[in-house]
Parts: sequence; structure tokens; C-alpha cells
Amino acid sequence: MEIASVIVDVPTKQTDRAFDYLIPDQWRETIQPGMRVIVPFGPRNIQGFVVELKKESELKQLREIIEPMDLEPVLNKELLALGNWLMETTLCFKIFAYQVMLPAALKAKYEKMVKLAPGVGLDSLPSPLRAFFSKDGKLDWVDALKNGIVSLLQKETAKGHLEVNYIVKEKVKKKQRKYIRPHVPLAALKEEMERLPANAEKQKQVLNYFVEHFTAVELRLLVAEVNATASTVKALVGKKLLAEEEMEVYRDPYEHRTFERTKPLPLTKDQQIAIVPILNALEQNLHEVFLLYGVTGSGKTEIYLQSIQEVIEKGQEAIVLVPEISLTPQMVNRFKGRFGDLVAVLHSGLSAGEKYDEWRKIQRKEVKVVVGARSAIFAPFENLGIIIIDEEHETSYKQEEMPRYHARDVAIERAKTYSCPVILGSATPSLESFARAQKKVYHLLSLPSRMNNQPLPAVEIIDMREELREGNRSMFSRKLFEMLKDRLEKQQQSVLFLNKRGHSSFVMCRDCGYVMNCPNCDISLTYHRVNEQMKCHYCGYESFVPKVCPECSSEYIRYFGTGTQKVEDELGKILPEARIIRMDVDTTGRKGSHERLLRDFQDGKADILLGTQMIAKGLDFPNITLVGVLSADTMLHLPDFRASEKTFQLLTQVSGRAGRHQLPGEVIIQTYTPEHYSVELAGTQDYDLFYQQEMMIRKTHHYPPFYYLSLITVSHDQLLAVVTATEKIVNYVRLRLSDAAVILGPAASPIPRINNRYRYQCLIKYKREPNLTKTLKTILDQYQKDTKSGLQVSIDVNPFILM
Ligand SMILES: Nc1ncnc2c1ncn2[C@@H]1O[C@H](COP(=O)(O)OP(=O)(O)OP(=O)(O)O)[C@@H](O)[C@H]1O
Ligand SMILES: [Zn+2]
Ligand SMILES: [Zn+2]
Repeated sequence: MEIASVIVDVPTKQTDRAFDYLIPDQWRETIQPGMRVIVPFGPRNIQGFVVELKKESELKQLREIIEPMDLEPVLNKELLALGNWLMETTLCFKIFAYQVMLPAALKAKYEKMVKLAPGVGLDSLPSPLRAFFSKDGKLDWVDALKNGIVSLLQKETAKGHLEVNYIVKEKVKKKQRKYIRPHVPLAALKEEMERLPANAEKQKQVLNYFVEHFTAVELRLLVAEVNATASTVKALVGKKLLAEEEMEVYRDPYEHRTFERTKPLPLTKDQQIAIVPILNALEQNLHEVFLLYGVTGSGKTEIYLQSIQEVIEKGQEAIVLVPEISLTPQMVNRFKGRFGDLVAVLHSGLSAGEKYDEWRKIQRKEVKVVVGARSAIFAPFENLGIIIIDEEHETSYKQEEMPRYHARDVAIERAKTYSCPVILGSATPSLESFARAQKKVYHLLSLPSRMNNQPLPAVEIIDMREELREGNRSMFSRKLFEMLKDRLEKQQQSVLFLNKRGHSSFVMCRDCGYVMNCPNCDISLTYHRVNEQMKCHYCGYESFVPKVCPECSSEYIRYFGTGTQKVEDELGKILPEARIIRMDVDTTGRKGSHERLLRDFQDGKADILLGTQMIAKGLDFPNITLVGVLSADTMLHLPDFRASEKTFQLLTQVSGRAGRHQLPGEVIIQTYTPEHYSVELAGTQDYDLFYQQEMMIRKTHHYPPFYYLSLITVSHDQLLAVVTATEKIVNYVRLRLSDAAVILGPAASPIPRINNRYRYQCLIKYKREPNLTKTLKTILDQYQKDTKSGLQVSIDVNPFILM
């Protein structure tokens, strides 16, 4: 085949299609669909994905592919097809659909270089410029910018002395190490060793090493082992007795860890009942979606492990998704402990190089199981036997930028292709999934009780308004304080949870109520204690904390809201003898710190674990008998129809950390809205009742799972332009959809301005609209092509964040 269709790395509407390129003779045998190539595009060289090979093109004049970037495809056939599906269902640019499937290391980086034009010598340049160029006549664009010589360069370019080149670079290199191996047969090696002169003592020792271990060894280790120098070894390589080669090594983030091997546990009655349908589906190669609904601590993970065991025995592969936040060492241990080196782990704590290496283990089929966060759903396995999504209700499974995909949908799509089962597991399933299970679209499996029939922990809800009325102004209710003290005496552990999401620490004037807002975006600035600054989380604007109120000059301007640091200080005052471990973004920033803190807690080096969302999930420690939630309602007041659902799920998850083993657990939930049903029902841990209540509300207000949603957001720096455009879009949508669709807008977005751009939206609620995708595509086409107007239109199908 002579011609390759290539999707180029230029995410615009005009370039969102395949371009044909001629494959030069020398690459004809090499280039295949799914490989990355470097192609000329306009004046630049850029990266692209080959999606198809063909014999003919409609175009006569084709440019040639410059070179392949891969020696084997990075995307297999199935993933190429999955890319098409992503474009269709999420309305993203084609290039994004492919890039999202690859580790960041394989995303191209471009370097701009200024070079002497062919046939031009350095001396043609004016002398002040010459010094900036390398001997071979090159200059890095970054250096040109730094030295402020761009206009000089432009003049020379106009004269034809210089040209600008774009060089595509890979972000990460494979890690290579030098290895030494014998180059002659063992007998010859022995002979040569005898023949060496007596003063070549070191060389003798090196050869002797290979006589004893006739195999390749890393140079570094060899030198250390025989106490020789690299030059001694080099000399033997020079004599062709030994050979040197570069071998690739993987960067293994778990290199220095040993995992205690575990064996399958005998399943409980409930577990046995739940696993049978899964094993059946595996045996018959059936695609089926299971919703494994099991209370916290009911043994869902053991079911995952034993299902995977079956898959491996069938010679197939498994993907396990867990939310980033619960990709704790404990979770990783459970999979590595059961399947050892057959497990690859992908999470954001790894460096780009480590992620790349884990990805390649998958691609080379050196592992059978991948445990990872959202993007691991694209693991390049080719014989998938099962896909498991733990904590399936977690909103982090939805990507909030292009492609705006939900990992659950991708999982089901891939599982259909491989005709294999999907398990969605949760103690608090999303309303969407539970509704589907009720309608028998998903197969419901239940684990209604905890291991060893331990009861769920007893939950008490404390009304913080009442505390205030009775004169307690501390952030700890009297009850929580008493119980913390009690646990200290009993030498049991407590977990204190502070809900940070939707909770900003803002600065307010106590005299006039002035709140510091971002001048570019209509939201309050967040107080950062570390550098005593106020920061906007949307545009990055920073400002100092004012000493007096800019409105009324009062000195009583101070910051509100509670951070973990403040809670820690407070705890130190009231329980000075307590040993506290704090886990939040500040204390877990460094690599491995997350793991270390948890291990310390597990080893009993602290009495109280204080943290944010990152401690809500996955923890399974026997000595935790008390969980305290400091403020249950901070999330309830977000402009989000899922606010109640999220609150209920989070409270249930945190409560589930207590009393998981022999000791019974207790939970204290502090709140300012104890009468809210999601707080109340989290108190009784009654998912079923919560489900019924929430479904009624969703039905009344036309929200999922009764209706689907699509959100169109328009932004521009002129308010009038945004309103006019959104109005037009709303009218257009109205014309194209049926009367059954509910079309809301134009309305200002919940955050009406970000970075000086006004934002308006149109929200569409619908049940079945065959015309919808086409309509949305037309809108995108229209506005994405017209870049001059400055209007930005983005569309989120099934949005999770409505801001
Ligand atoms: N069949 C079994 N026999 C004995 N112990 C078991 C069995 N299955 C699970 N366990 C243990 O019970 C505890 C709770 O199980 P697991 O963590 O899998 O529950 P889970 O449902 O995943 O909980 P959560 O949703 O709260 O994370 C673990 O310590 C686990 O090792
Ligand atoms: Zn004031
Ligand atoms: Zn801002």
C-alpha cells in the first residue's frame, strides 16, 4: 500500500479529518495502521496517527510521510475503532480520541529550531547573531526568545538565510542500562583466562566471573562484584572476549516492595451466591453488566480477585478501575499480593516514565491485570476477559475535558467487543446504575451484610446549631470530643474527616460582610495559608490578604472556613496527648508520602488520622473504632442536582471505615442541616430509602436517570455576544428536537464569568432524540469553524459538573 490516511495533531475543526500522505519506498513495509508518524503539515512537521492504508487517493499531489515514530502500532484495531466510537459519542476532535488512550509520555512535544538555510554559511549572518548559533548552524527557539533576538532572526529569515524547523520529540525515553555478556563460548573463555599474563590480575578476575556465571550482567553490578573498573571490562570487550550491549530496564515504582502472597479465601455464603452468575458469564464468554451492590466491608474485593483468577486461568486479561483517591497502597497490595508480577499499576502518582513502562508491560502482554484510575480503561490488552469498576458511583470516572468520556461507558463498549462481563461495584451505587439494575438492564448482585456479620457502625448525628446555642463555639461537638478522649484511653484509633470539596476558605469582613472576589471571575478567592495569599482557582489570580477591609477599613477582616491544618491546631489544644497524622494535599504532595503516612497509622504510630476526601475510601484497618465527620453539609449547597447523592455516598463511605473487623465501630456526623434527608439517611445507612426519595425528586425535576442531559456552554468576553449566540443556539435546538425535550436557557452559568469571559448555557433534558447528535454536531461545526468571532462553544453529553 502506498498511501496512509493520517489524523494530524492539530485540534481544530478544519483539520478534524484524515489527510492522505504518500508512504516513501523505504517505509512501505513498516508503516501500519495504529502507528504514529511524523508528517509535514503546512510549514511544520507534526505527529499524526495512521488510521488506514490504501492504494489510491482522490488527491493527485500528496506529500510524503517523513518517518514513523513507532516500530509497532501503539493502537490496535480495537482501540482504533474505539476511537471512532469516542468521537461519535462525546463529540470530540479525532486527535483527542486517540491521544487519550496513550500514556502522556507518548504525546508529542514540539521543539522549534532556527536553522541556517541550505547552502548558507554561518558567516552570512551579522556577527552579533553568529554567537547564538551552534557550530552546525542551529538555534533553539526558546533561546532565541530568551535572548530577545527574534526580530533580528526575522530579518535574516526574510533574506533567505534562515529557516524555522519544527522537530517532534518524544517526551520520555526508554531507560537503558549497559550490560556485559560473554562473547565467546565457555571453553574459549577459560582458555583465554589461563593465557592472560600474570600482571593482568583484574582482567583475570573479570573473566573468571563469567566462567562462573556464564550470562549477561549489568556493568554497574559486575564492577561492584569483582571490584574492577569499567576500563578493565572495556579492555576485554576490545579483545572481543566480552560484549557490551544496552538493555532496556523498566522503571518499577514498586521495585523495593515485597508483597505478601495471599491465597483465595473461602467465600462466605453471600459471596458464593454473588459470584456464581459472574463465573457463569465467564465460562460462556457472555457480555453482561453486573452491579455488585454490597455494603462497606462486605467483601466485594474478594469477589473481584476470584473472578480475575478465573479470567487468568482462561488465558485472558483483566482491567480493574478504582478511583484515583482510593488507589492507596492498601488497594494495590491486595492485587499485587494475589497476582504478583502479573499486575501493572497506573495512577497519577507515577512519573511519566514509570507510567510509560507500566503501559508497555501491558502492551507486551507481560502482565495480565491492570489496576488503575480512569484512563486505565484504555489499557491495550487484546484478549480482555473482564472489566471491573470499583466504587462505580465516583464522579471522577467522568473526564471533564475533551474527550468528555465516562469510563463506565467505555468499559461496556469494550466488553461488548470482547464479549466479556463488566462488574460495577459499590456500597452506594449511582442512581443511574441502580435504576438500570431495577429494570434488569444490569444484573443485580447483593452483599447485604458485613464480613463475619459485624453490624454496620452506629451513627449519631449532631446538630451543630444546637451546640452553638448551648455555648460551644468549638468545631468539635461535646459528644465527639468525649468519644475521641474515650478512644485515646482505650488505645483505639479514630478517623476525622473534613469535607473540603465545595468548601472554600474565604476572607470576609466581620463588620460589613465584604468578601474578597476574583476581579476576573465571579467567585470568591480561596485563602492559602502556606504563602498567606488569596488565590482564584479558576484563573490563577493571586493577591495578598488585606490588613483592613477595602470597603469599610475595618480591621476585623479575616478568613473563614476550616482547613485541616486549623483542625490539627485545634486538636493539639484540646487533646495535647493525641498523636495525629494529617493527610491532605499539603502533606501528601511528595512521592510516597501518602503511603508512608498510612503505614505509620496502620503501625499504630498515631491515634487520630485527620484528612480530606483522600481518606474516605478503601481504608481497611482493624483498630479504627471511631469516625468523626466534622461538617457533613459543605457539599449540599453546590449548584448541582447530584449534591444530595454525593453527600449521602460520601457520608456512607466514611462511616464504613469504622468497625470493619472484630471491634465494633461508632460514627459521629456533625451538621448544620440534620433534617436534610441525605444526612438523615446516611445516619441510618439506608441506601434503599435514599434511592426511593432521590428518585422521586429526580422524576419531578426531569433529571437523570429519568432524563438524559446535554449541556452547551458558550463564552465570550462581551456579554452581549454570549447572550445573542446562546439565544440563537437555543432557538435552533428547539426547532430540531421533539416537543418531549426540555430545553432550558439561555441562562447564565452557575459561574457566570471565568477569566474575564462571560458564560451562558443551554441545558437539554431528553429521553429519546434521534436528531440530537446531528444537531449538536452542526452547532459545533458552525462555531468551531468561525474562530474570528471569539465565541467558544463546548458541549458536554451527560455532564457531571454543571458549572
Ligand atoms: N471470604 C472471606 N473470608 C474472610 N475474610 C474475608 C472474606 N472476604 C473478605 N474478607 C475480608 O473482609 C474485609 C472487608 O472486605 P473488603 O475490603 O473486600 O470489603 P469491600 O466490600 O470491598 O469494602 P469497601 O466497599 O468498604 O471498600 C477485608 O479485610 C477482607 O480481607
Ligand atoms: Zn468591611
Ligand atoms: Zn479568577
